[in-house]
Amino acid sequence: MAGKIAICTLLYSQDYLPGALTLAYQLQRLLKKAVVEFEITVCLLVTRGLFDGFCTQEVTLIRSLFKEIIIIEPLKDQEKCVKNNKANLELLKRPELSHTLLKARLWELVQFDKVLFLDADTLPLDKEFFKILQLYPEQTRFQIAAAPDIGWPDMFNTGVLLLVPDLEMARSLQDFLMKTVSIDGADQGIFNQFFNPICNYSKEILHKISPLMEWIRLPFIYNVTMPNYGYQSSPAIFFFQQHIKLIHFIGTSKPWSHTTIDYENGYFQQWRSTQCDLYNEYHLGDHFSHLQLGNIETDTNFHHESPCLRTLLNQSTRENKNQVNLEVIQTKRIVSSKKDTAKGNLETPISEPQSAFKFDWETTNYLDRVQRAFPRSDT
Ligand SMILES: O=c1ccn([C@@H]2O[C@H](COP(=O)(O)OP(=O)(O)O[C@H]3O[C@H](CO)[C@@H](O)[C@H](O)[C@H]3O)[C@@H](O)[C@H]2O)c(=O)[nH]1
Ligand SMILES: [Mn+2]
Repeated sequence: MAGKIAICTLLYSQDYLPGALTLAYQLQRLLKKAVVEFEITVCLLVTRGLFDGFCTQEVTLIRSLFKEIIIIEPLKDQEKCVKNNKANLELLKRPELSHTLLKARLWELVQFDKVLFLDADTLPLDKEFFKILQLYPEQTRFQIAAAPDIGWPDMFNTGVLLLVPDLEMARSLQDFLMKTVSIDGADQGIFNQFFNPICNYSKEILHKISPLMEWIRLPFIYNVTMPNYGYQSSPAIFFFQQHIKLIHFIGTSKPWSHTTIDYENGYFQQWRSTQCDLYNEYHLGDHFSHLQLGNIETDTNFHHESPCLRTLLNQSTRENKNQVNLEVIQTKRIVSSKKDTAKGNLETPISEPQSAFKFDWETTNYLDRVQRAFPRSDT
């Protein structure tokens, strides 16, 4: 059983900082409530250039939310690799994701027994989330634990990953990604090509490293991606709602971005309210409410620039402790939840289970069943 665990996120551009900070804040908050048998370190993997550009206040805030800041250097021949992947990344229409390949550095964190990686756009919902750490006590360095991707469920999503750090694996993976074009031009494609036999029909590559290479499955409730097209409104969301442990805001519309149009999505609101708590607790000023949270209801006046943390921190003084105006948000929520009911919208998280079914998650051996459905294919 792993003792020292790192919970890490990645940051290589300023615009994802609100995501990383809110995630760290939520993790700290939940860790205080959870009884965890492991020694957990919440870490930020950040590129040197970005970190050097942060002002003192930003660094102070980051330091108070993350226990460890790990500065990462580019991978060997990274730019060449990004160039090779360019065409596939264009298919995804997300050029900004080219540097997600840096997640390959996670296997270098050998000071930890296990690493739980979370994208900066994820939000664990409650302390039950940490049960993820108990799912695979015998996980080997050849295995990666991840949930199926909603866009192609035979592949895994790389926003939530459990892995065992190992320098040899880090080197093999980094060599592999220099030599291979990624399916999506980014980390998700290449990690699947490396670990997931379905992406390597010849098995040649996998077997060269080890026949034990394997994707092991995390239940979807540990990485419920949003938006998820038709799935979101299906009866499954009713059935599983009370078990969802983490929401992952995939795509270009992040809860902190000013292009977000999904104001009525309860999970987006939950993210915003978590960010709001962070700003209140750290006295980051009431400017935030105007910049980020105003006009949740109507999108017409919402085209402010996303708030610059630097400005907010500069404006924030100890005297200026006005609480962010939560009332506005709450009123809006009531209005929108009334609307949701009228529309039969199932997306707003609710405290009471709505499902007519009773699903005994704890005593149902879900993982066993999944593993039986997807047996290891090392023949
Ligand atoms: O400009 C950027 C972009 C990304 N990131 C970091 O990289 C992660 C991945 O980017 P994200 O926007 O979250 O990607 P997704 O929309 O979630 O897209 C999918 O595809 C990506 C590329 O394969 C994978 O990294 C994701 O896990 C997968 O969910 C972010 O969360 C951040 O931690 C940055 O720091 N700056
Ligand atoms: Mn993501």
